[in-house]
Amino acid sequence: MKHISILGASMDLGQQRRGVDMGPSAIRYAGVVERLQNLGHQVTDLGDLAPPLSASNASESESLRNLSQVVEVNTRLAKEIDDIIASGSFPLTLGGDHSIAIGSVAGVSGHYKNPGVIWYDAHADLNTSSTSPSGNIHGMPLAAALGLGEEQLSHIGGSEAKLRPENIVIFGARALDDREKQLIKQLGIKVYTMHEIDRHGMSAMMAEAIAYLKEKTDGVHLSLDLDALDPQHAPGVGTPVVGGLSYRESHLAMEMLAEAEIITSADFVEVNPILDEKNRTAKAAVDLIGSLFGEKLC
Ligand SMILES: NC(=[NH2+])NCCC[C@H](N)C(=O)O
Ligand SMILES: [Mn+2]
Ligand SMILES: [Mn+2]
Repeated sequence: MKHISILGASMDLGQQRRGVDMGPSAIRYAGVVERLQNLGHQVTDLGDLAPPLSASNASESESLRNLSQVVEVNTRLAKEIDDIIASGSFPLTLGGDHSIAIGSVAGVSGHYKNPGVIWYDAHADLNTSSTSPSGNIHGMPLAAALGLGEEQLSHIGGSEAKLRPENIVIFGARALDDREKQLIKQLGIKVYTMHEIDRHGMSAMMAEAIAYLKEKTDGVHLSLDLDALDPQHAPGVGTPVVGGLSYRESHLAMEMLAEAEIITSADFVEVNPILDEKNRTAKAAVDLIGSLFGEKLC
């Protein structure tokens, strides 16, 4: 039995398609609280973080869209996550676009000597304002956690880097920008692209990733972007990429993580109900959350 604190981070300013701020509601309607309670966990739903204070962003740069609002919300999120862990509870953050992982990772990192992360995503989210093709901050959270790019982002929750490159595993990648590929090589970040997963199978690759992180880290944050899944299984995302992980593979991944007992915090992000079909993507998120917290088929 775990004590789990659910926190909605209803942020949509890290990218340009409206609607992803409704992700937390959609995941709640898909029954996340009941699902976790039925598994015997104690669940507190803390509701949603308050929206950003500043509304206007007209003067802000196109290489960092809506910077001040993203900074403001993530600063509050980092503090909330920090408090949740300090109280002995497991923080489960519901996005919102992936920019909210800047705050969740910042809030987590101070609690561990060697915090690690599994970035379950079609993308690497390793851009900075100088490499980003879009200026969308949801493509930058992993770079910010490494201490790279705009300091207003990387200094949220403290000026130190929140993650070491060797404690990061990217899983499901298939849409990396050239500069992200360079950075991955330069820093030696472990990446399981769709190529490795197709070639050797989810079971072997996830087992390897788990063994790798178990050796290096004392706490692992799972940051699961629903676009890691193939759009067939998770159509309600803002940046879908074909050729993704299946529903079944993702279930197996969550079951293996549950069995390994390495995940100490998590976020499920990028569910956009406006782009979804009958809440399928939110339902997939809840199914995966069930498996991550110990649900078994028999
Ligand atoms: N969290 C995401 N869905 N990120 C998509 C990022 C796409 C692209 N690499 C960019 O930086 O704009
Ligand atoms: Mn993505
Ligand atoms: Mn992402």
